[in-house]
Amino acid sequence: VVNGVEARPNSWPWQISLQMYTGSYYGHVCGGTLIGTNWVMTAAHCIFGGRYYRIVAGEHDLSKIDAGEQAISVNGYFIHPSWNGNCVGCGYDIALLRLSSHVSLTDKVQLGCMPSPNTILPNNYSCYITGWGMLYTNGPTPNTLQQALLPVVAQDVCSRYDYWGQYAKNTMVCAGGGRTSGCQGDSGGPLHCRGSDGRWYVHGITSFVSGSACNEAKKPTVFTRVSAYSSWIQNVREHK
Ligand SMILES: CC(C)C[C@H](NC(=O)C(F)(F)F)C(=O)N[N@@+](C)(CC(=O)Nc1ccc(C(C)C)cc1)Cc1ccccc1
Repeated sequence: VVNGVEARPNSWPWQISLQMYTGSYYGHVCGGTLIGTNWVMTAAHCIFGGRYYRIVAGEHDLSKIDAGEQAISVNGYFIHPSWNGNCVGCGYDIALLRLSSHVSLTDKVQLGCMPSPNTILPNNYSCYITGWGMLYTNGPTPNTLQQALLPVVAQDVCSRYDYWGQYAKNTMVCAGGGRTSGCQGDSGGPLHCRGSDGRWYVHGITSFVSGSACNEAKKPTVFTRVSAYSSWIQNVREHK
């Protein structure tokens, strides 16, 4: 996250760290959202076949074992069937991970709320991005979870030629485009937006940023729009 601040520990208790086994240890590769006690939602581009993954819930500082952390292995993943790794601009950057056991819900580990199907947020709606990604383009990664306010950029603006043009599909949410943004390592993490009921809803899955600079002007961070995939998510979870 570029130009963010350290989050109050466990203030986004549905944020998880997706970690991949390197052969000798598990290293953070992406963010994710806990949507069921044994289900995590992340980006398809975070998943490489033939690797061992685990998630850590209740995580804050990656460099130490925080009290309340729960590390659970992934025993299955479901990548959207239309995902094409060579075309992140086509969308479908969503995957569901099934966990080998259920997390225990605590004050540090909670489920994220899912938006109603096809909910579209208005321009400038305030949302927050969180993650352990780079602090600036090609920069260092933090040990502690970062957060930044990212106002929504409506699709008609985001798809303008000087913004993302035709890469900004309506199955995506654009947010930011100023000094704050996501950056490498934030992939798969949540975009949190407050509902009128005061609850936080996960409207986005961090998908891509500009290849020239994470916080390039007029290149908002682009998220998979969760509300566009409600039925797919439901079908996978019910395993129809
Ligand atoms: C793997 C790609 C497809 C998605 C990857 N996503 C992220 O890093 C995320 F933002 F989610 F945290 C990304 O943006 N990767 N970059 C490598 C940028 C990138 O590839 N972005 C991108 C943007 C648009 C498109 C399509 C829509 C033309 C493809 C790739 C990060 C970067 C940014 C600035 C400097 C160096 C590295």
